[in-house]
Amino acid sequence: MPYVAGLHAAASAFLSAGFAAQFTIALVICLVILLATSSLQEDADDAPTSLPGLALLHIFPFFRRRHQFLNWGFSVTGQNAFQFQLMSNTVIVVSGASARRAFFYAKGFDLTEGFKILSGAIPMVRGVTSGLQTKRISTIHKRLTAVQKNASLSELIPAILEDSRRILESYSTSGTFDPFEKVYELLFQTTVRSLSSSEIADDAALVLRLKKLYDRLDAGTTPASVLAPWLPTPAMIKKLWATKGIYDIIVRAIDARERSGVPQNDTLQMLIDSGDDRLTVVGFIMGLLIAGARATGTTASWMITFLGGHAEWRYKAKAEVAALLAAHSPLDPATKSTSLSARLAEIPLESWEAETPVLDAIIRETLRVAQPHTAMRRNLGPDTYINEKLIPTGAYVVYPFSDVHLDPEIYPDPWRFDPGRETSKFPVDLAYVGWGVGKTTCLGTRLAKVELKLTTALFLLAFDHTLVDTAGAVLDAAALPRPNWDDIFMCRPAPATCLVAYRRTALAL
Ligand code: HEM
Repeated sequence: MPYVAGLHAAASAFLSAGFAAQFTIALVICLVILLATSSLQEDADDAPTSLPGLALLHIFPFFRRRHQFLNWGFSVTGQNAFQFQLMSNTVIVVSGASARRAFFYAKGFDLTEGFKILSGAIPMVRGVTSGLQTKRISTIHKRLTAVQKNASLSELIPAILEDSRRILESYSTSGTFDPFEKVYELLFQTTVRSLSSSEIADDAALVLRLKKLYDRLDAGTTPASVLAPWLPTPAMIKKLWATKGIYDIIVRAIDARERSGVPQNDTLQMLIDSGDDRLTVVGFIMGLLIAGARATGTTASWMITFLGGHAEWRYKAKAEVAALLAAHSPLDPATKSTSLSARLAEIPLESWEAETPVLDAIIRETLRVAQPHTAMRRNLGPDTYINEKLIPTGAYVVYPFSDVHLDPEIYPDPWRFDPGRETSKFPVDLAYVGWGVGKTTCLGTRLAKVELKLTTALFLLAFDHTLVDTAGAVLDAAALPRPNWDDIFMCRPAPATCLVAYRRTALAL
């Protein structure tokens, strides 16, 4: 009889709970029944094969072990398209060259809608970063283009280098650090500088607080908080508080600027001067800051990691930057005192963009091996077919970048970091998608590349570095940790599996 007693206890606990708790429990039970039974439905002939097992069991791995889960889906179905349920949403996963082209060029596939339900990776404030009208999104994109015009981007170069100098100056003359903490922090600062206001960027404590709030937001991104944001789970409440904290910081910066009436030479000023409404300005900073900082921070962390373990490429990159310096800012033999950051700032934007093939190859290869992106779309219609399988209107479609970037047929020994790989002879359509494709190509590419090149260049010339394990043993290329594609934010290996061991060079920062 213990079951009956247990049921009794549960029933009386349910009845004595308040309405909100009863409602939530009832809703959860309904969802469980719905999800448990949805996997029992038969697939139509032209529908992608459904994953076996209870739909409920697919939710957690999709959010927490995505790379393994998607690989398992392809292997267990033996198909190049399969589907599963996330709550009441049908998600179809596709693979292969023709699917890739169809996915990126389908007219009805919408990135914003797909991202909203499947990702949860940016703070959601209705009307500010979510539920935006097309007009507001296109205004935000237009302003992002303005930030990257030649004149604006050129003006950002000394500011980014000065931020980097200040942060790197705070390091000891030698020591170790976790690149996924310290390099990420550096890129967070340069992204705040590039996309928000000088008042925020100049206040190191405020930048740190902002970063912590975004970290808290990531921690609050759980399957429940993404799929059922109306459920008052602890994660959801955490996420809500973090979002409010970020929102307040940005609104305070706008208020202060408007009240002071003193214009500054920064992105916030450009947004205000463009006459955009407040929600657009907040949406621009709030959404792009994290999208930009996360992607550049992850990439820079991995670049420094890979270069630490690959001496050949580290020397090539150092030599490339040294040659640029020699050409654009030779040391005055009389004084020899100009700082590295000041000299790097004299290299014009065009040279950073057109005369750094080694850095370009390193960025490209880093994105191939260590960018765990899964592209997400919603089909807004009409119904369409990929790999001869129906993608109905309303369905969500995802394309994992690992499908192409880790394909051994295209990139032999795919986990090997090799910026010197032959890239011109691939017989495969869209063999590289690191910056996106077609109408959804990354709109922050120019800024991202400049940030990556400046921070890496300064670090490489100001420090000699290698990688070590926690016992201090040097890790060579073969011993480097493998990017963890299940970590959808940072591709970060297990904590402290490798550290950067560094020593300051004789050159002044
Ligand atoms: C290393 C850094 C970066 C990488 C690797 C990267 C990569 C990408 C990729 C692959 C996409 C397409 C996503 C898809 O098809 O699902 C994308 C889109 C986008 N990126 Fe980036 N990105 C980076 C930095 C940035 C920065 C710094 C910004 C803004 C300041 C930015 C803004 C955007 C925007 C707005 C889109 C959406 C474009 C659209 O809606 O059509 N990105 N990015």
